[in-house]
Amino acid sequence: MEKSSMQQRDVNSLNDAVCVFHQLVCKEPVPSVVEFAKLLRVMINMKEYSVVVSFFGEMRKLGIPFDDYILTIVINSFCLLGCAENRFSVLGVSLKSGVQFNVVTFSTLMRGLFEQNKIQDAMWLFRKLVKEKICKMDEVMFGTVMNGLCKQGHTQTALSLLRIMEQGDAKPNTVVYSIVVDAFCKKRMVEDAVDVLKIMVPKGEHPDVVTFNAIMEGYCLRGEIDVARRVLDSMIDIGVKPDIFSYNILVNGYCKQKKLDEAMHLYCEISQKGLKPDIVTYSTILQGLFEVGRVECSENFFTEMQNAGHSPDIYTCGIMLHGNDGFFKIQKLDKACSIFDKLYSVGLHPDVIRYNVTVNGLCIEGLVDEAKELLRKMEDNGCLPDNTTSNLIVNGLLKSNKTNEAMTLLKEIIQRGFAANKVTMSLLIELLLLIGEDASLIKHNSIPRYDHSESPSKGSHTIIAKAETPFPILIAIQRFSAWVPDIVTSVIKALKKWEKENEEKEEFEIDVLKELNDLSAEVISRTAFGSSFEEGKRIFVLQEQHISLTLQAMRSVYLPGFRYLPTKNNMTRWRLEKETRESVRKLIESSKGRENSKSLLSLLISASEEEHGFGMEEVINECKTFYFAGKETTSVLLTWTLLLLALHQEWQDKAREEVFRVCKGNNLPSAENLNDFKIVTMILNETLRLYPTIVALTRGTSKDIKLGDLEIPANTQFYVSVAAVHHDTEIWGKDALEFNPQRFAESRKHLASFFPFALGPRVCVGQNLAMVEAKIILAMIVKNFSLALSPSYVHAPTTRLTLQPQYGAPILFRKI
Ligand code: HEM
Repeated sequence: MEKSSMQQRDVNSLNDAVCVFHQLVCKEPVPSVVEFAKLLRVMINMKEYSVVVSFFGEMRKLGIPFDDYILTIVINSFCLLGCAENRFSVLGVSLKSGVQFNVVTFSTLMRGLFEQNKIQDAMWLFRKLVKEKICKMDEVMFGTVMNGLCKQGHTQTALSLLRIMEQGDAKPNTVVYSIVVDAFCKKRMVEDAVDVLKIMVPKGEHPDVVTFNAIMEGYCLRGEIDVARRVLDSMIDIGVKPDIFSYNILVNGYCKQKKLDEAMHLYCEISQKGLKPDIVTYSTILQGLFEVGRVECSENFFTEMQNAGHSPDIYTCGIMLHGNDGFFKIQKLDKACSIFDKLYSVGLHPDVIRYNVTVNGLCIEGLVDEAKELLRKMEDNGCLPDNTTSNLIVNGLLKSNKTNEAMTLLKEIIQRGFAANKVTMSLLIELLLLIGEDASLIKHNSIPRYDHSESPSKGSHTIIAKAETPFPILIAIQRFSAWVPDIVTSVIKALKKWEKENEEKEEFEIDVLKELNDLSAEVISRTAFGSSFEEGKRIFVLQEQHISLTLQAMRSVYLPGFRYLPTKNNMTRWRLEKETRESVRKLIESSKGRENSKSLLSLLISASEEEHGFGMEEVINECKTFYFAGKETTSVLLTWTLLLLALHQEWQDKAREEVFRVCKGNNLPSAENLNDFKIVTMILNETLRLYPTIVALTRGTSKDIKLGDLEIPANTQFYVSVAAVHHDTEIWGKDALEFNPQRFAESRKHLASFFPFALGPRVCVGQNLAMVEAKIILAMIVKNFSLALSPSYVHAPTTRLTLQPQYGAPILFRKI
């Protein structure tokens, strides 16, 4: 067909439309407005709203006349494109061109403004129209305004407008009354809605099915499902025929109350009343059946739905896959996958959430390759994987020991700007440590976001492991090399203090438990909080007192609810808690603006500033966790190490020889040479094996699990004895109780034979920092002093949250 002679009726594509438009504008004389309006109408039907706007712009430039009908079409296009301001500019055009807007045009404009939440603009325009009598108000205009107001929660204003309407020419009809009834019902104010009914009926406006549906919904929202049912019956009695929405409201009400039999009964009633259940009816019941655990019923019902000619949509498939107890959650993988395939077969493209549920299911089943295949499929289908998808697959690969593949994928996702979540990080760090790589290679800037989708895993933990560590911290703490100079400075300061306090004597005795506790406090304070120990001192004192009271409480007989009673101890604990919070708060306040970016505190503060939901309370909690988790643990590790080296001179000599060699004489330890401290690391590990700082971990099962032949029910509490495993002769040989760092010269055969920092998702986030700190302190001590056990030492290991020498650790220091 010749393009030049195209007619309106030939417009099937955008190209055709452009051709026709050019023919129209070039014609002499210019065709009538009706011709242009027809073309614009076609464009609206083709959903080409921006083309309408651009044609209109062209018409104005060329001075082609237009009318109120064309303006309404243009405004409608702006509405559908969601540009409220532009609609106002059309209003300007109308005023300038002298083309009068009619009430339909203004109603369209008003609807658009409400849709865009521009209530003030809408109300300004409405008042202007009324005051200046720009156009005659009708029920549609009032209805539009009242609907807009009600949707934004301004029900009372809508009610006042209803009263005004009653006094004016445009009397409210059932549609208008129903808008207000519906608004009240949505707010569960059914009585107010019924009051509106009382006004409308005497005025001859009878409630229709929409009005009754609103009332039923109101009762359902209030949980008064039986009253809602009576409303349905009475509407039938007075001759108002319920529609499918009426039934769906009730079906939903019954399902919410887990009354599935009643819901099913109603479902049968739908057909008896000559109506057909729709996809909403089916999906509501499907969801309900899953929620009450009637999985088989839901499968049959799903089939029934398809037999009734309803192809499953994204929503119903979503319910079947991961609704409250969808197939994936109950591990019916084959069924879940077939539903997923169904989505493809009916040409529906699952969204990223559905993909993630499927990927998760596949990974749980160990089908990582299939999960990767799905990842490819999802990208082919134009659905971009998100953070969760990537993390799920990396985790799946790591758990299937496909480390290299996991690393490659991780690098790829980091390049794409995704964040690794905590579980991925823990697994990765564990693996990196296992293969001897530096975990700090995962740079801070590559994994910067705090993933709020993470929820703390269930189960019990020791007192330190209560909260999920935020991402910035998790990552920052792996960048320990930046803190090495701070740690070295703290150690130099401590060594000088020890010498000074002992009047520069050649040999002196110190209780290393106390001194190392102070040093470790200084280190954690400097590195993590950028402030000196002195500033944080008050917090440590309070923490010590708190711990001691907590220990007392733990050792006494447990009475349920006792911890809430205002006993003397509880009141002191509450006061200490309050004072601790206050001190941390002050420290945070005084640190603001003068922190350097590498400190944990500044990271926490910026996390709280950047991230919604991570507020000052979380900052305080994290600070407390780190003070608590990082101080005593490291100091007791060093205390036992010094005690063991004081007893085992040969290892002390070996360590010293290594330190001098690595530090090339008198140099200080640095980030670059820390990895060369092999013997020092072996000594620290052997100490952690013999005297694990945390002797036991507590864990709980969140669901029934099978461990070998053992079936363990959900909510079983476990007490995992780290010390028992570390001292097991079957694992460590006959000399398991001997101090022999040599055993750590080779890599361990079994990961779970040595876990002083725990394993898995709740692994200690500070383990690298702890080891770096311990290496530096130990290296600098043995480099400057030779150690011998004091005759006053009494060997009595005891557990005070951490494993400690009960009567302290007096050691004789001799200057080298
Ligand atoms: C020798 C030193 C350390 C040892 C032996 C140690 C040991 C542990 C253990 C066994 C856990 C797991 C507890 C459980 O889940 O029940 C843990 C958790 C934790 N540790 Fe350490 N830790 C040490 C040093 C540190 C340091 C220096 C920091 C911080 C600067 C730290 C911060 C944490 C945190 C925040 C947790 C909780 C992790 C979570 O559950 O998400 N730890 N530590």
